[in-house]
Amino acid sequence: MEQFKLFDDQEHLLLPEHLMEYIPAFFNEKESEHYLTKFLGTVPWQQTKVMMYEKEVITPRLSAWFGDQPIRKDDKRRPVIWTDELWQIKTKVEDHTGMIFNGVLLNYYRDGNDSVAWHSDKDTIIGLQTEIASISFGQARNFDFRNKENHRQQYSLELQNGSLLLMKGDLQKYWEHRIAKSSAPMNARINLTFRKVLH
Ligand SMILES: O=C(O)CCC(=O)C(=O)O
Ligand SMILES: [Fe+2]
Repeated sequence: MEQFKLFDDQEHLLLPEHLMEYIPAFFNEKESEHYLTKFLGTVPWQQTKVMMYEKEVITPRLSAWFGDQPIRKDDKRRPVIWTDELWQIKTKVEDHTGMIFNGVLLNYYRDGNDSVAWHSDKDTIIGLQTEIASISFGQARNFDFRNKENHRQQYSLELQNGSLLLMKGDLQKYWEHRIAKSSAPMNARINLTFRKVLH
């Protein structure tokens, strides 16, 4: 298993390019502010329930799914069709990456109490690698990732306003990620993960 080295001797950010690519100002401040305000005000945010150790728990964040089909085969909710803003962002991400996406999961972290626990994103097509493009607007939050077999091998990357993080190759197979709660005061942050769903 290779070791991630996040910074070189001059403190330049280094990521293994076949697994992760990070672009800090994919959107400029004006664009980012525009999208943050728009999504805060118009997205049909929901707090969902998940089963954890046979108990139903409420996710500590709000979310919404937009796309051509439901997020999961057994999800009865109708997918919400693309808005102009989400389509613009999807097009820009696709042009930059050469990837094609058919859905986007939006997460809204209202403050430092909102979080997402350790997990990896599931393959949508068995045997194929999961490629995900993640866009962040608003409050910068730490994105932690750890090796599934050795939890002490852990790294953290601050996802800045307007940034793009591409997660590629075997990243989801060998690594988990999370957004931890923070005791420092935190403003609103919205994250968009563009995905390809095939049922
Ligand atoms: O908010 C983030 O940056 C990550 C969200 C995430 O991991 C997910 O939706 O699967
Ligand atoms: Fe994730």
